[in-house]
Amino acid sequence: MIQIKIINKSQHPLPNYETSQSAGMDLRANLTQPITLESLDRAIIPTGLFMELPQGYEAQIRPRSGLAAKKGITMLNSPGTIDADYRGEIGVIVINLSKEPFTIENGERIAQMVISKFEQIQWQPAEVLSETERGSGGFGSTGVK
Ligand SMILES: O=c1ccn([C@H]2C[C@H](O)[C@@H](COP(=O)(O)OP(=O)(O)OP(=O)(O)O)O2)c(=O)[nH]1
Repeated sequence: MIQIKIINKSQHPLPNYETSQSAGMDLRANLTQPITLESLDRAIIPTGLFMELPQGYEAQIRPRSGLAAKKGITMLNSPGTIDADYRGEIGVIVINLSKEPFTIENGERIAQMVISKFEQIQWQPAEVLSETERGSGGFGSTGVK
């Protein structure tokens, strides 16, 4: 169980998994009034959510594909990272990449949040790295079609 505090402008439900196999929970805009983004405008949209993630967990804030494909609305810093020690309000940095203005209403589902485990690593400085089949190949080295 993860501690969550919600400050609602209206009665939004807690984020939940829409289907039994969903990886992400949708996040809703928590607004006193709608926000209109002109083409290429961006804004930090408040969610009203404050969380206490356990140590070793992070939350990733990702765009919703429907909003991106149909409306050109995405996130500027995707995926946004919520650290386990963050106690502030979760914000979603939204940008309008369409040519038309887009209005975000209170309660609208604007992004999704995936909670996952991660590991912190320690560096071992080295002069030589191990050889692999890929080596230094990248950026299309195996072909692009
Ligand atoms: O999309 C996001 C990204 C971040 N955060 C919050 C939670 C996160 O733990 C904190 C810091 O995020 P990040 O490390 O990406 O910010 P920074 O630009 O490196 O700033 P800081 O110096 O505060 O770490 O801001 C959000 O609410 N939404």
